[in-house]
Amino acid sequence: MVAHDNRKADLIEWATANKEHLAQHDLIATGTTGKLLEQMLGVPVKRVLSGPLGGDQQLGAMIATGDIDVMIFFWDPMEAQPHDSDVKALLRLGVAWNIPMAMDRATADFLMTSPYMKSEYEADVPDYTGYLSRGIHT
Ligand SMILES: O=C(CO)COP(=O)(O)O
Repeated sequence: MVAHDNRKADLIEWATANKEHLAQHDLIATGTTGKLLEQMLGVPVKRVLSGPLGGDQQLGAMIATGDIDVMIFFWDPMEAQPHDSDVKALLRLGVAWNIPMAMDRATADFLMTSPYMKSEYEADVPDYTGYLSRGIHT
């Protein structure tokens, strides 16, 4: 879970409304977002570095190694970030590795009500690694 500063309030509000469901998952977040989520939800959140300090890159690496299944990333559509290149890289890896990503509340609500979010669903998911597996990159 990640949110830029202008969208942290939105993410916290959404996460609070979905607290019980979220608590069933292992949560991981960039530094500041994770600290806020932990305080507001009272559930453990594993934290990587703050986004501008490398946190987005850490999450991207975890997507590539299969350690993140779903991403909720409320990024700011109104303000450029000093680490825009990291943001883009993170979103790119999410698509490359075919993980569901919600970037607004409407999509986050869709995701939370999807069978994809149920633990038993995983057994039926084919080993899909996106177009990476069909190209020359191994
Ligand atoms: O900048 C971020 C994502 O690009 C988020 O970082 P913080 O959660 O530390 O604010």
